[in-house]
Amino acid sequence: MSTQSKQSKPGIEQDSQSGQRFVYQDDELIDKPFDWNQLRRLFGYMKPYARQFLPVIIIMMFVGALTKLTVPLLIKYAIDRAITPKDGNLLLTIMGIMLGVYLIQWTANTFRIRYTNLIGQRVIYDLRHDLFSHIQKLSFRFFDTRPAGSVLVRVTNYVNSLQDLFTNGVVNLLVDCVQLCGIMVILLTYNFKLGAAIIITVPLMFIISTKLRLKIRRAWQDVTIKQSRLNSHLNECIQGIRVTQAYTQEKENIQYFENMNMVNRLAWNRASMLNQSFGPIIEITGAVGYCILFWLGAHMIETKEISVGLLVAFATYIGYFWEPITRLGQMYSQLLVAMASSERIFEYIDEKPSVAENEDAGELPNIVGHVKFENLVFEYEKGRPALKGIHLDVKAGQSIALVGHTGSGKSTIMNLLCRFYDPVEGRVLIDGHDIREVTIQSLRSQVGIVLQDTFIFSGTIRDNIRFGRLDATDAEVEMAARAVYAHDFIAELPQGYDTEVQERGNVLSMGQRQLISFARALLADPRILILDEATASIDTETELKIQEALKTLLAGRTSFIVAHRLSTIRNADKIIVLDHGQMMESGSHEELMRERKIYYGLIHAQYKFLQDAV
Ligand SMILES: Nc1ncnc2c1ncn2[C@@H]1O[C@H](COP(=O)(O)OP(=O)(O)OP(=O)(O)O)[C@@H](O)[C@H]1O
Repeated sequence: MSTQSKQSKPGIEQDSQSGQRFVYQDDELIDKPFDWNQLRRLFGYMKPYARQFLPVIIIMMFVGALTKLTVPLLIKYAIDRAITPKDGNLLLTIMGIMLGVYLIQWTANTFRIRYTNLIGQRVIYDLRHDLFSHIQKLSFRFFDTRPAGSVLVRVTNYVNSLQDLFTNGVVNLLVDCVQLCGIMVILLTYNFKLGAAIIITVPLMFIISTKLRLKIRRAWQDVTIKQSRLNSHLNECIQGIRVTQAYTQEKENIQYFENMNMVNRLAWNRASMLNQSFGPIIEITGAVGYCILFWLGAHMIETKEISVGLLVAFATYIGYFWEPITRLGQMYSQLLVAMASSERIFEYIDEKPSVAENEDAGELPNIVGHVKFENLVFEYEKGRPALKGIHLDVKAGQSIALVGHTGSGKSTIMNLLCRFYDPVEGRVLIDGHDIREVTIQSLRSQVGIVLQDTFIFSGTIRDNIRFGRLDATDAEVEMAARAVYAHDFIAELPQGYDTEVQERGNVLSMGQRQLISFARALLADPRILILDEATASIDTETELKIQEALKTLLAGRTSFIVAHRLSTIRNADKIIVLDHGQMMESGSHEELMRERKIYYGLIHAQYKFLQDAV
């Protein structure tokens, strides 16, 4: 299978033909001993509901198990006391009792299943809630290193795979244990010799099942890894469908997906075949038990040690006896799947945000917007510095333009100002407060950002603008939209501000999306505003309008504009030129043009490009 072919690094899967396309970081294969602590932690999720539901479940479980155990005894009495001596009345009475016993059993089971489902659903709900809310708090660094699909799969599939364990597994385990113990006690009490002879086959089953356990466990882990990879690929393909179609790569994508799908199917087949082999193997061991029973039992009937009724009852018990053992075997693999899934879920829940809030972090008071970068050094990956000692003092209300070649570190400085990452060395001060010493919420609520990749959420246009400040009135939303010249195009939409836009705003043009994110940022009314390449996809006419709007709106705010286009940066109070993470020049447009260095070169190149284009 081509997709299985190369493993360049442990845990990394590459496409075999292209070598480079679609490289996925796999979840490591978990091969640790059974982790009781983790199991305890998982079951800790049942704790809040234990008091409310467990007593009923346990009572119902005992009632169900005990009524089931009485049936073979009733059969024994029916054979020995009613059928053999031909006592019709007694037989009818026993039948009546049996019917009653079945009714009680059915009622107990119904309630038990209902309450177990209630607990199970709540546990799954809580677990998913914990996982999702924790992921929301994780830092950019976490998402830098993981494909979105593999994060998705943990919140959906891995949590779902615990459903069986909590809705059936746990209680079935208890029911089976009670039933198993009950049968053993009855067998040994009614006839120790015959009972012991049957029970002796149990170790045989355990030896066989232990051998299978390891294989089953590994096979299920393999399935979860393959599924995660499939999800990552699927997510990427859907997100990138436009590029795929533009470059007519659909065939290659389908082929690659087919391979992955096949690998996934094979992994499932293998795991489920191993799983299914568990039952028949136990049944064969069960057959050994029947052989012992009938061989020894027939002999004991002859010597009058036991009655025919007891032999039939024992045979029925053997049926009951192997059933829970089979289920326990299945339960074990269910538990292993759950362990593999929960290990991955807890791995995320335990992940500490790399940008953590100090325990004694205070609120950042209302700021005026004085920003100071002190010797900022930063690297995304060890040994590859993205910023090398940035010093910058920005007075409140100043507008700063950051320019430089692509990859020179402009966005990185802004990432540090918003505290999406922490610097390796140096610090960022706002009004004299080190931003690592204030709460993240109080910092980010005063720093507005319009990212290069403007994100539009599913919902109405109004909701999307209101994302900047949830308590803004409709009038305020409209005012912000008017200020950035977004109102006109919104008003032309069929439902105006109430027009529904789907995820990522697919029905809007790039420029329209940017205008909406402008309005969003303005509504938030931050003292510091960051515009990251925000004007790149707006036509010249709109851009001129926006320049005008921004002039009034930025008045009194500290602003950082990351842009390549001359018109955007010309009006800035100060222009900072970056190169390979270093600050090379700083000054006004005129000053830097006089210096005739990097900035001069950049502007010159842009003019030349524009002239050539005309
Ligand atoms: N998430 C990331 N993980 C690893 N490296 C990164 C990451 N983001 C940026 N880099 C690297 O850091 C350096 C600076 O990137 P940055 O995004 O700050 O550049 P930029 O000047 O904003 O570029 P552009 O003008 O193209 O947006 C680049 O070498 C880039 O490859």
